[in-house]
Formats: sequence, structure tokens, C-alpha cells
Amino acid sequence: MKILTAAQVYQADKFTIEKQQITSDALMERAAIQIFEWIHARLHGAPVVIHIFCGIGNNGGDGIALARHLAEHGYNIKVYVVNYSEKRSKDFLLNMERLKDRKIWPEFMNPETVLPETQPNDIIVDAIFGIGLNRSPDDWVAKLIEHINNSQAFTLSVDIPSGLPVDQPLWKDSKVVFADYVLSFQTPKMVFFLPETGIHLENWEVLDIGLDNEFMMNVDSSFEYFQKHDIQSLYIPRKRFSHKGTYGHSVIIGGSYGKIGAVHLSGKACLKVGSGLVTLYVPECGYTPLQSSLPEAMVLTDGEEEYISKISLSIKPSAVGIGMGLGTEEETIQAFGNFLKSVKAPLVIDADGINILAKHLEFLKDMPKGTILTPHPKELERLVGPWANDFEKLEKAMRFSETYQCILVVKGANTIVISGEKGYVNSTGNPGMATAGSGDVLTGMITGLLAQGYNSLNASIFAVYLHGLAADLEVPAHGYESITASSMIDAIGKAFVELFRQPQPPNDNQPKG
Ligand SMILES: NC(=O)C1=CN([C@@H]2O[C@H](COP(=O)(O)OP(=O)(O)OC[C@H]3O[C@@H](n4cnc5c(N)ncnc54)[C@H](OP(=O)(O)O)[C@@H]3O)[C@@H](O)[C@H]2O)[C@@H](O)CC1
Ligand SMILES: Nc1ncnc2c1ncn2[C@@H]1O[C@H](COP(=O)(O)OP(=O)(O)O)[C@@H](O)[C@H]1O
Ligand SMILES: [K+]
Repeated sequence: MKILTAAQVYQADKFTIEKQQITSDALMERAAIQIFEWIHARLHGAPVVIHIFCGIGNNGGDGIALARHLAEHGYNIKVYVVNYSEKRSKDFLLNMERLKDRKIWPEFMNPETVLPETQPNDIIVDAIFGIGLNRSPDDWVAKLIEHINNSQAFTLSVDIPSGLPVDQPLWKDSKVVFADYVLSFQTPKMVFFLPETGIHLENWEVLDIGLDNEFMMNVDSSFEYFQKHDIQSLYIPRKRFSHKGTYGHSVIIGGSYGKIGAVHLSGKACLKVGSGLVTLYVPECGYTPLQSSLPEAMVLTDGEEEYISKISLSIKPSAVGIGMGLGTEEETIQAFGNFLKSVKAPLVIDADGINILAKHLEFLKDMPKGTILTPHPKELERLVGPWANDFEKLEKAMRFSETYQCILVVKGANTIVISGEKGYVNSTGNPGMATAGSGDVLTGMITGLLAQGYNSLNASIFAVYLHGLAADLEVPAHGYESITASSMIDAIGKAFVELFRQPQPPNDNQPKG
């Protein structure tokens, strides 16, 4: 699903209105009806108090139109107009007239208005600002936003939590409505996925208001949100007359004294995504533990007891994953630099591999094109330097990816795979993944997919999605807290099955016995 900027949404609006020969009001009506239906399907007419806070632009217009539909179905509504400007939009005014025709009189709020009381069981609809917000709200509106946030009522935001800009960082000290749920029109907004701004909402959902398909297909978005059907289309099926050689020979290089477990996790995850053969290249101290804990893998050792001092492979790998638990001994750094010069296979670099690159930028010129780097935020900062905000972080990652023609897997709650000017935002995963070794598992998975012939971008996207899905499938049995890297590996098989699980037909269609 494409993630559009505010400017692109306005273009889509204009295009749709012209092509479908409809009025802008008709589009607002679609939006309001979609929100009404969402609420009605859950409340079934319950007499709960619904406070609807409306701005004076089209976001406010949506709120006013929603109020009309709720009133017509007998809901107990209180409507407020947050009168932050004299520049009321045409469709806001049109919907105000329709509301007044039904003898519903909103309360007009200005800087002097006493803030309305709400009860914990009430519902708040936040339609104050939408995608038109272009500066920090005035002080009195900021106070209203805080008042909404201090209430314990469930808060539903229309399109975007009021106070959040769509595609730029938040203004300093600016206030934002905390949304328990956001119903966002046609496209999720990039701010939902970034840690500085994503903290202002709990859940979101996209409502299809029928913006034109031709526009949506052709618009060139910088970011895409990838979901199950996107991943299904990347899958390379296994062939009946195949053998282990068909699925590649992965080599995992890493480990040092006390950090051999990282290689075990990567190697096992690599096998579990289907790599035909896996060889682990470790210092001598890794030999016995790995041979006894992971019998499917072969082990080659460096000769040095506690760290890697040279990397010479007697085999021709299909893909290599390097860096987990590697350490940064001087000899290891030299071995890593020399390896970059000689490696021919597709490559994934993680953890200390990234840390070495960050300290030895001269190595970057030897990094093969299409190499995948998988930094967590701290490793990314070491690599590209500090950033002022999340948008600048992505800018820097894109520049780095373009300059060195590599893929950056920017790990986080929503991992974003960066390939040049494009970013792919993951839809799976949960806070249970914030646990030791979780990243090692991901690196092994990417390596295993590369070995099977997935290209760098597809291997990254596929593995990131599957990694998150495996962790999500662990939640019902383990909760977030007791998910471990090993339990994620165990769930990789379930994740593959889930990826292709067909929805169950309704019971009526079951053959009767
Ligand atoms: N295709 C879609 O997705 C559809 C979207 N629809 C809905 O339209 C919404 C966008 O509506 P919108 O363009 O009227 O902007 P909105 O957010 O209501 O702001 C109003 C005005 O406020 C102003 N302003 C800005 N910042 C300010 C501040 N801090 N303090 C005070 N004023 C401030 C600024 O005007 P300015 O003063 O800058 O001239 C701005 O124009 C969208 O989110 C969705 O809900 C649907 O109806 C139909 C289809
Ligand atoms: N809150 C979270 N929500 C979703 N995924 C998360 C969260 N925290 C961490 N992750 C994922 O877990 C992994 C952690 O990687 P990393 O920090 O490299 O772990 P380690 O170094 O211990 O192997 C990444 O894939 C990241 O996207
Ligand atoms: K809003």
C-alpha cells in the first residue's frame, strides 16, 4: 500500500473529483459515512455519550457530517466547533447548514470557553485538524488537546491525530491528540510508523473512500507499507525435483569468545527459511558448542581461539551473512576488510560488521553492490551520523543507500527497508522482539533467502516481514515478555504456513455429514 504525502492526497482528491465528476462534498460524505459505519458496527446504537470536536476545515467538516449521521441513528452526541480560524472551508459550512436544518446546535469554542467535562466511558471523536495542519496549534487549542488527552475517554481520530503533521517532524513542544484509534482515509500517514510521532496513536486503520485507482496506481510514493499479499508475490516456490544444492549454500561468519550464540541463532534461522546448506565460520572456541547444538550446520574454524583473525573459505558460498558477535579486535578488522575485497557472493552485514564499517569508511568502496546492512538505531547513527529527527534519519539512510548502492534495513518497531530513494515499511512485529539475539535471527533469515536466489531487496523485505510474523504468532502462547530469539526461530515454520493460509470458508459451506 502506498504511503502518500499530504500534497499527494490533495492531488488524489482533485483528480478523483474531476474524473468521477463528483463534488468535494460528495467525497466528504463518503468519508463521514465510512466513519459512521465503523462506529455503528461497534456500538449498535448504545447510549454512550459521543463528544465530537470539530475544526473549521475539511477535517472538521468530516466531524460535522459524522454528527448528522450519528444523530439520525439516535446516538447521544455533543458537538463542539473549535473555532481556531475565520477561514471556514466551503464543505464545513455546507455541513454546518445541514446540521442546523436538523436543529442540532454545536457549542462554539474559543479561547475563553470552559473546557467540557467528559466521563471515562464517553467517546471522543477528534476532528480538529487533519492533513491541512501546517503549524503548531495556538495555546488555547493546545490546552484543549491536553484536556482530551487527560480525559480517560476512548479517543477516535479522524484521518490523523490532531496536531500531527503528515510528512514532516513535529514542531518543538507542539501538542498532539493521543488517539486510541485512527481512521485514516485511503493511505496510512508516514508519521504513524516513526518512533517520534508514532507514539501519539495506539491503532490505525485505512478507510477506502474511493480515491481514483488510476491515480493511486501511477502516483510515485517514496514509501510503501508492505503486507501479506505483497510478500506472497515475492515467494519462490520449491520445486518437486529439487535437492539441497538447489537451495544454496549459506555461510555465516561471526562469533567471538562469549558470543558464539549469535552465530547459532543466525545459522539456525538461515536453515529454517530453507537454505539448502549452512556453514558457520567461527573462532576455534565455537567449534564444539556449535557442532553439538546445531547438527544440521557445518562448522569451519579460524584457527585463532577467541576471535576471527582471517577469513578464508574453502567453499563457494551462495550467500554470506557476517558480523553477529564478531567483536572488533584489530586482526578481525583486517580480516573483515580483506574479506570485503574478495567476496563474490551476495552479502548481509550486521552488528559488529556495521560497527567496523562505521569506523573504517575506507572499507565501503570494497563493499559489493547490493550488499544489505541491517543496523539497529545506534548502529545506523554510527554509520550515517546523528540526525535531528526521524525524517532526517530516513533522508540520511537514503543518501547512504544511493552512494554505496546498498540496501539498509533500518530496524525498529516498524522496520523500514531502504533501497535508494524508496522505503518499504513493515507491517508485522511486536515489542516482544526487543530481546537479545532477535537481530541475529533476522540476519540469518535474509542470508538464507539470498542463498535461494531472492534478490537483495526481496530477500530483505521477505525476511523482515516473516521475522515479525513469526514473533506475532508467538504472542498468544508467550505474551510479549517471554518471546525469545529462539522461540522466534521455532515459529518461522508457522509463519510460512500462515503466509499461505486460505481464509476458512463459512460453516454453511461445509459438506454436511
Ligand atoms: N482525500 C481525502 O483524504 C479527503 C479528506 N477529507 C478531510 O479533509 C481533511 C483536510 O482538510 P483541510 O485541507 O481543510 O485541512 P484541515 O486539516 O481541516 O485544516 C484546516 C485549515 O486549518 C488551517 N491551519 C493549519 N494549521 C493550523 C493551526 N495550527 N492553527 C490554526 N489553523 C491552522 C489551515 O489553513 P491556513 O490557516 O493555513 O490557511 C488548514 O487549511 C483531511 O484530513 C480529511 O479529514 C475529506 O473530507 C474528504 C476527502
Ligand atoms: N518494539 C518493537 N516492535 C517490533 N519489532 C521490534 C521492536 N523492538 C525490536 N524489534 C525488532 O527486533 C530486532 C532487534 O534487532 P537488534 O537490536 O539488532 O537485536 P540483537 O542485536 O539483540 O540481535 C529488529 O528486527 C527489530 O526490528
Ligand atoms: K483529526
